[in-house]
Amino acid sequence: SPYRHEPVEDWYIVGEEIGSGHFAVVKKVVCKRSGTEFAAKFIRKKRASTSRRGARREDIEREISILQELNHVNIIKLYDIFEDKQDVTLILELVSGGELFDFIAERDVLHESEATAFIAQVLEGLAHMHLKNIAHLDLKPENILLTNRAQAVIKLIDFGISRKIEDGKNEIQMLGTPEFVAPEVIAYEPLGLYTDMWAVGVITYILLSGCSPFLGDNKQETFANICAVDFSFDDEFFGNTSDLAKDFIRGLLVKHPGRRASVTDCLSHPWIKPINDRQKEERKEAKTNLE
Ligand SMILES: Nc1cc2c(nn1)-c1ccccc1CC2
Repeated sequence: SPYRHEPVEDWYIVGEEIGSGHFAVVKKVVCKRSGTEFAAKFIRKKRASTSRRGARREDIEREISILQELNHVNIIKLYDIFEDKQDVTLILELVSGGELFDFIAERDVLHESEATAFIAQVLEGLAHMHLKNIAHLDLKPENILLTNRAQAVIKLIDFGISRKIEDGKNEIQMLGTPEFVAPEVIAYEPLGLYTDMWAVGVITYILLSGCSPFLGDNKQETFANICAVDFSFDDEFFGNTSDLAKDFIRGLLVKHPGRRASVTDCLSHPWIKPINDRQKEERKEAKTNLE
Protein backbone atom coordinates (compact mmCIF):
# COMPACT_ATOMS: atom_id res chain seq x y z
CA SER A 1 0.00 0.00 0.00
CA PRO A 2 1.17 3.58 -0.59
CA TYR A 3 1.37 4.22 3.15
CA ARG A 4 4.72 4.49 4.95
CA HIS A 5 5.75 1.26 6.59
CA GLU A 6 8.34 2.68 8.97
CA PRO A 7 7.30 2.81 12.63
CA VAL A 8 5.54 6.10 13.56
CA GLU A 9 7.97 6.28 16.52
CA ASP A 10 10.93 6.67 14.13
CA TRP A 11 9.59 10.08 13.05
CA TYR A 12 7.35 11.23 15.92
CA ILE A 13 7.53 11.33 19.70
CA VAL A 14 4.17 9.89 20.74
CA GLY A 15 2.46 11.75 23.60
CA GLU A 16 -0.79 11.68 25.55
CA GLU A 17 -4.16 10.47 24.28
CA ILE A 18 -6.38 13.39 23.24
CA GLY A 19 -9.42 11.59 21.89
CA SER A 20 -10.89 8.53 20.25
CA GLY A 21 -13.14 7.56 17.37
CA HIS A 22 -14.44 4.55 15.45
CA PHE A 23 -11.85 1.85 16.33
CA ALA A 24 -9.34 4.66 16.75
CA VAL A 25 -7.31 6.40 19.42
CA VAL A 26 -5.86 9.88 18.83
CA LYS A 27 -2.61 10.97 20.48
CA LYS A 28 -0.65 14.19 20.48
CA VAL A 29 2.72 13.66 18.71
CA VAL A 30 5.78 15.83 18.03
CA CYS A 31 7.70 15.58 14.76
CA LYS A 32 11.34 14.80 15.61
CA ARG A 33 12.71 16.80 12.68
CA SER A 34 10.64 19.98 12.90
CA GLY A 35 9.45 19.93 16.52
CA THR A 36 5.95 20.60 15.17
CA GLU A 37 3.02 19.06 17.07
CA PHE A 38 0.41 16.93 15.27
CA ALA A 39 -2.45 14.60 16.17
CA ALA A 40 -1.87 10.94 15.27
CA LYS A 41 -5.04 8.91 14.77
CA PHE A 42 -4.19 5.20 15.24
CA ILE A 43 -6.94 3.26 13.48
CA ARG A 44 -6.99 -0.42 14.49
CA LYS A 45 -7.25 -2.69 11.44
CA LYS A 46 -9.72 -5.56 11.40
CA ARG A 47 -7.56 -8.72 11.66
CA ALA A 48 -9.91 -11.53 10.63
CA SER A 49 -12.81 -10.89 8.24
CA THR A 50 -15.18 -12.38 10.82
CA SER A 51 -13.90 -10.16 13.65
CA ARG A 52 -16.16 -7.31 14.81
CA ARG A 53 -13.18 -5.41 16.16
CA GLY A 54 -11.16 -3.03 14.05
CA ALA A 55 -12.01 -0.97 11.00
CA ARG A 56 -12.51 -2.51 7.56
CA ARG A 57 -9.88 -1.63 4.95
CA GLU A 58 -12.42 0.02 2.67
CA ASP A 59 -13.66 2.24 5.52
CA ILE A 60 -10.11 3.35 6.37
CA GLU A 61 -9.35 4.05 2.71
CA ARG A 62 -12.63 5.98 2.34
CA GLU A 63 -11.80 8.26 5.30
CA ILE A 64 -8.31 8.84 3.86
CA SER A 65 -9.48 9.59 0.31
CA ILE A 66 -12.11 12.00 1.65
CA LEU A 67 -9.56 13.82 3.85
CA GLN A 68 -7.16 14.00 0.88
CA GLU A 69 -9.84 15.62 -1.27
CA LEU A 70 -10.70 18.31 1.30
CA ASN A 71 -8.67 21.48 1.76
CA HIS A 72 -10.35 24.12 3.92
CA VAL A 73 -9.45 26.13 7.03
CA ASN A 74 -12.45 24.68 8.91
CA ILE A 75 -11.62 21.05 8.10
CA ILE A 76 -8.85 19.09 9.83
CA LYS A 77 -5.85 18.54 7.53
CA LEU A 78 -4.22 15.18 6.80
CA TYR A 79 -0.41 15.34 6.44
CA ASP A 80 0.88 11.77 6.37
CA ILE A 81 -0.13 8.13 6.65
CA PHE A 82 1.72 5.19 8.25
CA GLU A 83 0.76 1.52 8.33
CA ASP A 84 1.98 -1.43 10.37
CA LYS A 85 0.59 -4.88 11.16
CA GLN A 86 -2.19 -3.63 13.41
CA ASP A 87 -2.85 0.06 12.65
CA VAL A 88 -3.18 2.62 9.92
CA THR A 89 -2.04 5.90 11.46
CA LEU A 90 -3.17 9.30 10.14
CA ILE A 91 -0.94 12.28 10.94
CA LEU A 92 -3.45 15.11 11.32
CA GLU A 93 -3.39 18.81 12.07
CA LEU A 94 -3.37 19.31 15.85
CA VAL A 95 -6.10 21.48 17.31
CA SER A 96 -5.86 21.99 21.03
CA GLY A 97 -8.74 24.26 21.97
CA GLY A 98 -10.94 21.30 22.88
CA GLU A 99 -14.43 20.49 21.73
CA LEU A 100 -17.12 23.07 21.02
CA PHE A 101 -19.15 20.83 23.34
CA ASP A 102 -16.92 21.61 26.33
CA PHE A 103 -16.91 25.29 25.37
CA ILE A 104 -20.73 25.29 25.62
CA ALA A 105 -20.69 23.27 28.85
CA GLU A 106 -18.30 25.75 30.47
CA ARG A 107 -20.30 28.72 29.20
CA ASP A 108 -23.68 27.00 29.68
CA VAL A 109 -25.05 28.99 26.70
CA LEU A 110 -23.45 31.27 24.14
CA HIS A 111 -24.59 34.74 23.10
CA GLU A 112 -26.16 34.72 19.67
CA SER A 113 -23.31 36.70 18.09
CA GLU A 114 -20.85 34.01 19.30
CA ALA A 115 -23.15 31.20 18.18
CA THR A 116 -23.50 32.66 14.67
CA ALA A 117 -19.70 33.02 14.47
CA PHE A 118 -19.30 29.29 15.24
CA ILE A 119 -22.19 28.11 13.08
CA ALA A 120 -20.99 30.25 10.15
CA GLN A 121 -17.62 28.45 10.30
CA VAL A 122 -19.32 25.01 10.45
CA LEU A 123 -21.36 26.07 7.40
CA GLU A 124 -18.22 27.23 5.54
CA GLY A 125 -16.53 23.86 6.15
CA LEU A 126 -19.72 22.01 5.13
CA ALA A 127 -20.07 24.17 2.01
CA HIS A 128 -16.57 23.05 0.93
CA MET A 129 -17.56 19.40 1.49
CA HIS A 130 -21.03 19.62 -0.06
CA LEU A 131 -19.60 21.30 -3.18
CA LYS A 132 -17.67 18.03 -3.66
CA ASN A 133 -20.77 15.94 -2.82
CA ILE A 134 -19.18 14.78 0.42
CA ALA A 135 -21.44 14.44 3.48
CA HIS A 136 -19.98 14.21 6.99
CA LEU A 137 -22.89 12.12 8.41
CA ASP A 138 -21.63 12.31 12.00
CA LEU A 139 -21.84 16.03 12.79
CA LYS A 140 -22.16 16.68 16.51
CA PRO A 141 -20.51 19.07 19.01
CA GLU A 142 -17.82 16.48 19.86
CA ASN A 143 -16.71 16.51 16.21
CA ILE A 144 -16.35 20.28 16.15
CA LEU A 145 -13.03 21.33 17.70
CA LEU A 146 -11.68 24.79 18.48
CA THR A 147 -8.11 25.75 17.57
CA ASN A 148 -7.82 27.73 20.81
CA ARG A 149 -10.06 29.74 23.11
CA ALA A 150 -8.80 33.09 21.78
CA GLN A 151 -9.68 33.40 18.11
CA ALA A 152 -11.77 30.20 18.24
CA VAL A 153 -11.41 28.89 14.71
CA ILE A 154 -13.43 25.69 14.41
CA LYS A 155 -12.26 22.48 12.73
CA LEU A 156 -14.52 19.60 11.65
CA ILE A 157 -13.04 16.20 12.54
CA ASP A 158 -13.77 12.47 12.29
CA PHE A 159 -14.67 11.57 8.71
CA GLY A 160 -14.98 7.93 9.78
CA ILE A 161 -18.49 7.53 8.34
CA SER A 162 -18.29 10.37 5.82
CA ARG A 163 -19.42 9.47 2.28
CA LYS A 164 -19.41 10.65 -1.31
CA ILE A 165 -23.10 11.10 -2.13
CA GLU A 166 -24.10 9.55 -5.48
CA ASP A 167 -27.79 9.97 -6.40
CA GLY A 168 -30.11 7.65 -4.58
CA LYS A 169 -27.29 5.26 -3.76
CA ASN A 170 -26.66 6.18 -0.19
CA GLU A 171 -28.62 4.06 2.21
CA ILE A 172 -26.28 3.27 5.09
CA GLN A 173 -27.14 1.24 8.12
CA MET A 174 -28.01 3.20 11.26
CA LEU A 175 -24.93 5.25 12.08
CA GLY A 176 -24.10 8.44 13.88
CA THR A 177 -25.24 9.44 17.33
CA PRO A 178 -29.00 9.10 18.05
CA GLU A 179 -29.41 12.68 19.37
CA PHE A 180 -28.17 14.16 16.05
CA VAL A 181 -29.43 11.73 13.38
CA ALA A 182 -32.01 12.92 10.85
CA PRO A 183 -35.38 11.17 10.25
CA GLU A 184 -34.13 9.56 6.99
CA VAL A 185 -31.36 7.77 8.91
CA ILE A 186 -33.92 6.21 11.29
CA ALA A 187 -36.20 5.32 8.36
CA TYR A 188 -33.34 3.71 6.37
CA GLU A 189 -34.09 6.07 3.52
CA PRO A 190 -31.37 7.54 1.26
CA LEU A 191 -28.98 9.86 3.11
CA GLY A 192 -27.59 12.95 1.51
CA LEU A 193 -25.93 16.30 2.07
CA TYR A 194 -29.27 17.28 3.66
CA THR A 195 -28.56 14.79 6.49
CA ASP A 196 -25.75 17.10 7.67
CA MET A 197 -28.12 20.07 7.60
CA TRP A 198 -30.51 18.44 10.11
CA ALA A 199 -27.50 18.03 12.46
CA VAL A 200 -26.64 21.73 12.04
CA GLY A 201 -30.19 22.51 13.25
CA VAL A 202 -29.76 20.30 16.32
CA ILE A 203 -26.29 21.74 17.08
CA THR A 204 -27.56 25.34 16.76
CA TYR A 205 -30.51 24.58 19.05
CA ILE A 206 -28.09 23.23 21.69
CA LEU A 207 -25.61 26.12 21.27
CA LEU A 208 -28.36 28.67 22.00
CA SER A 209 -30.16 26.87 24.82
CA GLY A 210 -27.92 24.21 26.34
CA CYS A 211 -30.71 21.65 25.78
CA SER A 212 -31.08 18.96 23.13
CA PRO A 213 -34.29 19.22 21.04
CA PHE A 214 -35.12 15.53 20.64
CA LEU A 215 -33.24 13.78 23.45
CA GLY A 216 -35.49 11.30 25.25
CA ASP A 217 -34.87 8.99 28.22
CA ASN A 218 -33.70 6.27 25.84
CA LYS A 219 -32.80 5.71 22.18
CA GLN A 220 -36.33 4.67 21.21
CA GLU A 221 -37.85 7.82 22.71
CA THR A 222 -35.23 9.99 21.00
CA PHE A 223 -35.97 8.32 17.64
CA ALA A 224 -39.73 8.81 18.15
CA ASN A 225 -39.19 12.52 18.89
CA ILE A 226 -37.03 12.87 15.76
CA CYS A 227 -39.48 11.10 13.43
CA ALA A 228 -42.33 13.22 14.80
CA VAL A 229 -40.08 16.32 14.50
CA ASP A 230 -41.34 16.96 17.99
CA PHE A 231 -39.42 19.96 19.31
CA SER A 232 -40.33 23.38 20.68
CA PHE A 233 -38.65 26.59 21.75
CA ASP A 234 -39.44 26.48 25.47
CA ASP A 235 -39.60 30.06 26.75
CA GLU A 236 -37.52 29.06 29.76
CA PHE A 237 -34.53 28.57 27.42
CA PHE A 238 -35.52 30.53 24.31
CA GLY A 239 -37.28 33.53 25.86
CA ASN A 240 -34.35 35.79 24.85
CA THR A 241 -33.64 34.14 21.49
CA SER A 242 -34.20 36.21 18.36
CA ASP A 243 -36.91 35.25 15.86
CA LEU A 244 -34.14 35.10 13.23
CA ALA A 245 -32.40 32.33 15.20
CA LYS A 246 -35.62 30.34 15.63
CA ASP A 247 -36.38 30.77 11.92
CA PHE A 248 -32.87 29.50 11.07
CA ILE A 249 -33.40 26.37 13.22
CA ARG A 250 -36.96 25.78 11.92
CA GLY A 251 -35.60 25.76 8.34
CA LEU A 252 -33.27 22.87 9.26
CA LEU A 253 -35.42 20.66 11.53
CA VAL A 254 -37.67 19.73 8.60
CA LYS A 255 -38.61 16.11 8.08
CA HIS A 256 -38.72 16.14 4.27
CA PRO A 257 -35.06 16.30 3.13
CA GLY A 258 -36.04 18.14 -0.08
CA ARG A 259 -37.65 20.96 1.93
CA ARG A 260 -34.74 21.29 4.40
CA ALA A 261 -32.47 24.36 4.07
CA SER A 262 -29.23 23.64 2.18
CA VAL A 263 -25.81 24.89 3.29
CA THR A 264 -26.13 27.67 0.70
CA ASP A 265 -29.57 28.65 2.04
CA CYS A 266 -28.06 28.79 5.55
CA LEU A 267 -25.07 30.93 4.54
CA SER A 268 -27.44 33.55 3.12
CA HIS A 269 -29.96 33.36 6.00
CA PRO A 270 -30.21 36.76 7.77
CA TRP A 271 -29.28 35.17 11.11
CA ILE A 272 -25.90 34.26 9.60
CA LYS A 273 -25.57 37.13 7.15
CA PRO A 274 -27.70 40.07 8.35
CA ILE A 275 -28.57 42.20 5.32
CA ASN A 276 -29.43 45.36 7.24
CA ASP A 277 -28.96 47.06 10.59
CA ARG A 278 -32.45 46.02 11.72
CA GLN A 279 -31.43 42.36 11.50
CA LYS A 280 -28.13 43.12 13.26
CA GLU A 281 -30.08 44.91 16.00
CA GLU A 282 -32.41 41.91 16.33
CA ARG A 283 -29.43 39.62 17.08
CA LYS A 284 -27.81 42.18 19.41
CA GLU A 285 -31.01 42.63 21.43
CA ALA A 286 -31.11 38.89 22.06
CA LYS A 287 -27.50 39.17 23.23
CA THR A 288 -28.08 42.04 25.68
CA ASN A 289 -31.17 40.37 27.20
CA LEU A 290 -29.02 37.35 28.00
CA GLU A 291 -26.53 39.38 30.03
N1 LIG B 1 -12.39 10.60 15.99
C1 LIG B 1 -11.49 11.59 16.14
C2 LIG B 1 -11.23 12.12 17.40
C3 LIG B 1 -10.30 13.14 17.50
C4 LIG B 1 -9.69 13.59 16.33
N2 LIG B 1 -9.99 13.02 15.12
N3 LIG B 1 -10.88 12.05 15.04
C5 LIG B 1 -8.72 14.66 16.38
C6 LIG B 1 -8.08 15.07 15.22
C7 LIG B 1 -7.15 16.11 15.27
C8 LIG B 1 -6.88 16.75 16.47
C9 LIG B 1 -7.51 16.34 17.65
C10 LIG B 1 -8.45 15.28 17.60
C11 LIG B 1 -9.14 14.86 18.85
C12 LIG B 1 -10.00 13.76 18.80
